[in-house]
Amino acid sequence: MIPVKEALALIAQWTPRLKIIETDLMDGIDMVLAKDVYSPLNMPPFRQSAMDGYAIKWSNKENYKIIGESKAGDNRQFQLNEGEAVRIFTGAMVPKNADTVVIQEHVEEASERIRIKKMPAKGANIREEGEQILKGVKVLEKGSQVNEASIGLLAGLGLKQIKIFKPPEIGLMVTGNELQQLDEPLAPGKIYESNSLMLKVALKRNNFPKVKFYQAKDNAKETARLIKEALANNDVLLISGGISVGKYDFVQQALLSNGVKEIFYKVNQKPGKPLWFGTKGEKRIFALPGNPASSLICFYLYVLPELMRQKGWTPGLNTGRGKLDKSLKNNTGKSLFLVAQVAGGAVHILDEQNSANLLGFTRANALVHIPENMSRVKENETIEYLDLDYN
Ligand SMILES: Nc1nc2c(c(=O)[nH]1)N[C@H]1C(S)=C(S)[C@@H](COP(=O)(O)OP(=O)(O)OC[C@H]3O[C@@H](n4cnc5c(N)ncnc54)[C@H](O)[C@@H]3O)O[C@H]1N2
Ligand code: MOO
Repeated sequence: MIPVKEALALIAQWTPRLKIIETDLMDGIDMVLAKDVYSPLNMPPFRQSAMDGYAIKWSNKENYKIIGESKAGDNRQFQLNEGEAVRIFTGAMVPKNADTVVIQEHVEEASERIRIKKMPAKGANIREEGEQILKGVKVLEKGSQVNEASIGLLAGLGLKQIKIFKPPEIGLMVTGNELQQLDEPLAPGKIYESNSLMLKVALKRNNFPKVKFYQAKDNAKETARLIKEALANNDVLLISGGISVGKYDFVQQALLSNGVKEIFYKVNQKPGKPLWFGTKGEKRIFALPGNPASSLICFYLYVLPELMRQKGWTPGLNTGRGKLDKSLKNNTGKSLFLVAQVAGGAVHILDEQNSANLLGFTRANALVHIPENMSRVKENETIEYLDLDYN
């Protein structure tokens, strides 16, 4: 049994090197840029009107003759002489020798002529070519996460493909003869299979939407066969259940027989003790304890940080610090992970701490860590927690 800190360090130490792929822009959402991006264009790419109005060569005159119209998308070139104006609209190309756009609210128009009631400063309402972004300038940094604004920006620059760190292919396997699907009435001795749903949504919420699913009975051969298949098709394999010491827990043996090297088994923590972690080449395998709350805790603590690292992003959930509202004893000699409610800087440990059900978790917004060497935490003492609130 190893301490939590060591387990975390071992997983981080075994993180495989990041891989770079080129992807369609739209598939890049929430991914991490693997290269700096430089603008291939000036933005705007031509002199644009910022307002609806009239383009002129600035002068002290009030009266101008309209010689034509330039609307967004047109590319007609006008030669303006002094005293002439071009009717123009937002986003339209400004005639080369116009230097000012007067907004239409400040103009009276009648029979192809205008009178300017309020003359703006010279240069007003024109977006110069390259004013926002010059061709060749770095617009996005390697290591930044792609969001909708970055997609919009890159599309505006005409970029259809981007280079990102390849997110891992994830396989999720559940094990157990007792597991039954939700659409059947519950038979004696069975329970509804819920861990895969919980883990799938936890993955989805953390931007890992694609997961391959496997389900094995408590059968050594079938478990080994499915693990073989899952290892062939995934970079990271998560297995729920069958990792304890019972006669029908076949996961460890099936992993070893498939050439997976054990890095550690069992962490000095409660819940989540029977966590198993191994590697096969660049593949990473986590066998999570089957108890639902234990599975979820191990997911947040160990799996999520590793998946985030593998796609080039900051590991894991945010942490916070707050004051415990009631003293607490830890005479287990283990690291405790306790579901809690944090409000206004006060941390309240919930009554429902049960690895076999998720009631406590559903009411929690934080997961408190009491290290193994901390036998007592006093009221009002500051402690650290993982923030389960995602916004
Ligand atoms: N003699 C010992 N027995 C146990 C120990 C131990 O140290 N010595 N550790 C206990 C701890 S702690 C845990 S946690 C569990 C872990 O067991 P497994 O990982 O082998 O998981 P299972 O036995 O398959 O299942 C445990 C529990 O969770 C339910 N389960 C499993 N999969 C699902 C699923 N997909 N959806 C919903 N619920 C699931 C399963 O029915 C069991 O009730 O071992 C203790 N035993
Ligand atoms: O550690 Mo088990 O994970 O307590 O239920």
